[in-house]
Amino acid sequence: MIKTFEEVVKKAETLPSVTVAVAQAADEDVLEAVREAKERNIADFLLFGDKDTIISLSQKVGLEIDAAAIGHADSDVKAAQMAVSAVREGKADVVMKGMIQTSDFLRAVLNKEYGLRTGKVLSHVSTHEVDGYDRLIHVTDPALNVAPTLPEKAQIVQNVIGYCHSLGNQEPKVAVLGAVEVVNPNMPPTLDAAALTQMNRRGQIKGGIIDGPFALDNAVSVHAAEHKGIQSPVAGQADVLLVPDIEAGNMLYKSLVYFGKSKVGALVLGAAAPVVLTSRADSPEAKLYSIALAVLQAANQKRA
Ligand SMILES: CCCC(=O)SCCNC(=O)CCNC(=O)[C@H](O)C(C)(C)COP(=O)(O)OP(=O)(O)OC[C@H]1O[C@@H](n2cnc3c(N)ncnc32)[C@H](O)[C@@H]1OP(=O)(O)O
Repeated sequence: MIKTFEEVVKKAETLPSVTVAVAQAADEDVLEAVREAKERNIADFLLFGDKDTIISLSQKVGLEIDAAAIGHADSDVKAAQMAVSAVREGKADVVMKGMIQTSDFLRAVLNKEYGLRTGKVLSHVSTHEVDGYDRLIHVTDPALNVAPTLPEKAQIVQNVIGYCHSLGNQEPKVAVLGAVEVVNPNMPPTLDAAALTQMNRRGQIKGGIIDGPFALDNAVSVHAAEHKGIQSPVAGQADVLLVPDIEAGNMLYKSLVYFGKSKVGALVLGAAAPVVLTSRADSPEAKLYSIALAVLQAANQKRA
């Protein structure tokens, strides 16, 4: 099982290189990540956005890029359409969000004509390497589904379980988070947690162990779980944190990055091809890790 981002990148280096289509690449941090990914031989790129700006920023960050690999787009929305279409037409294997608003980018991914829908619920996952935690921890969904229903949560969990398998974790432990670790009818996320746990026990969600509700402390700290007398194979050693809604997830993602100083990478799951989706403010390193995660996902999707 892969436990660090360095292992993710090392694994990506051994897999067939993929072509990544970047939606709005005119950004120094994005282009730095592109340069690093090219140097480590994990991906080639098609860049969409303002051509002159992409060329001048590429020179600034020391990226050598063939002019033929740049597609001029005069707006963010157009850049997203061109990048997603490149994947749909088989010219690229992965699409990546560059310097563009998440919702504009996602609308292109979800577009009925040229997008990457599969009939499944698409969901976002952020993966964190946190000092002092003995494994990568995955938060879902911090960026796409605003207020998922129970059936949507079931699909979000199934997506993340497949993702964990691509990282060599064949039986991921999924903690369904709430504010407390008991079912409370006044707290709807705890009811969903109980239902998801039972759906897993009955084989309606497969490939991992789901339990909940958990408060965050007893999902990630054995000490906290023992202190509260919680007995569960997931308690204190969760691989996945399923959050109730986008607000909780987004705040957890950004708390881990800004307060916890975690390394991070992030993808959209469930689409016809891997989708890299980080925050615009995330570092070039985070964008590189996300590209490497997408390479592993692409290999996994080819095998399936
Ligand atoms: C963490 C890193 C970066 C960040 O911080 S991101 C910041 C927070 N994130 C965001 O702002 C994006 C949050 N999500 C959204 O704004 C919206 O859900 C999104 C993706 C833009 C779509 O919203 P709208 O454009 O209003 O469209 P809509 O809801 O009417 O849906 C249009 C069609 O797409 C479908 N759809 C929406 N979400 C889906 C999903 N998860 N999986 C599969 N299909 C989905 C939806 O069913 C609809 O289909 P149809 O047209 O009715 O056939």
